[in-house]
Amino acid sequence: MPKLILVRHGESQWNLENRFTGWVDVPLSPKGEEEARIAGEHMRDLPVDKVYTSVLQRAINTSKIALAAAGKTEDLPTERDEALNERHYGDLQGLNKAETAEQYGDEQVKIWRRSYDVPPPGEKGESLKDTAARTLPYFEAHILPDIKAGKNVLVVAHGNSLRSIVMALDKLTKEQVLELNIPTGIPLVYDLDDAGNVLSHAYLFER
Ligand SMILES: O=C(O)[C@H](O)COP(=O)(O)O
Repeated sequence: MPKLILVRHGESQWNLENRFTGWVDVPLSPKGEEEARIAGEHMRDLPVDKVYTSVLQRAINTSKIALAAAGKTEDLPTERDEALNERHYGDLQGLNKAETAEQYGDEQVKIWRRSYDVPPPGEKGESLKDTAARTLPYFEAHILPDIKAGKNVLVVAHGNSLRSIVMALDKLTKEQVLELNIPTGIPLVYDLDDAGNVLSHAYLFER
């Protein structure tokens, strides 16, 4: 029974500073590195045959730190792709989330952050729906075939790129996805059948 392990990167420097990050390539904070290590320690007994990450350093370094802490070999087959990047936050990138909420109101900021189909302002800004339009085809073309081949797959990515994947796996509605928040550095483990259907899923530990 193959496993799919989804991990949101550890706390980044801009998570710490409460800034919209999106595609900006910020490093992990010291706490984020520690979260990655703890995630890895909990993964010691989980098999991993293949690793997927975004191209952003906070996801790449989370996977490296976690795999080392899990005692896995350094040369696991790995694919990195922009398709797994965080949603692009458009003109919000770099702004402080609390200050933006003061300026535009909590409700508007919640819509930008959590709604399914409202993109943040700016030409490049992606809604969750836009994000899913790149994560899900990638998932189906790359990750699903590995699962169907019986491989245990680790995906280290981002709050919203993972929300789009979880929405599809758990068949969440647009309303349900509004309340979905994925914590940093806590592996979410899916048991799948050989056709890629979800049998069960659970976080590996609670913080
Ligand atoms: O890009 C960001 O700012 C964060 O990684 C995720 O942000 P969110 O919690 O606003 O979705």
